[in-house]
Amino acid sequence: MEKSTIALVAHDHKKSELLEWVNTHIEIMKRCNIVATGTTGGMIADNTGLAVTRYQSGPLGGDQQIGALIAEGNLDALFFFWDPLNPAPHDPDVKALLRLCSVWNVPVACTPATADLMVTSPRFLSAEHVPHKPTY
Ligand SMILES: O=C(CO)COP(=O)(O)O
Repeated sequence: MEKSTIALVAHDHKKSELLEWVNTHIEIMKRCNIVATGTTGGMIADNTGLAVTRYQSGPLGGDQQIGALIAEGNLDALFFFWDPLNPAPHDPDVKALLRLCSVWNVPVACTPATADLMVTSPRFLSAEHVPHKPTY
């Protein structure tokens, strides 16, 4: 059984919230391949010991690299704690990443509440890679 690949991304004011969420679900996280944008990935690896594949930092193209995984059918879920109160210089990239989740029907959680629901769903707990197809 191929492990599912999940992406973890958080804007600066949301990083501690994501770290707390990851620690709450650490056993589930251990069963996934984890990818992340640069700074988020470093923070998670350093504070949890989880293995994380790190892409560029978001403003340098990391969101787009994760988008490319989606377009290749290689991402099973996105946990993206974006910041609704502070504008990001790379807002077009943020929107593009969220847009691709809709195009490809990839589950995406932007808050701990939704992320909790997602990781406790039976489909997620099977931790299996399910190839996605575009919805159009
Ligand atoms: O900006 C981000 C997502 O849009 C996240 O990037 P970092 O993980 O490098 O902070």
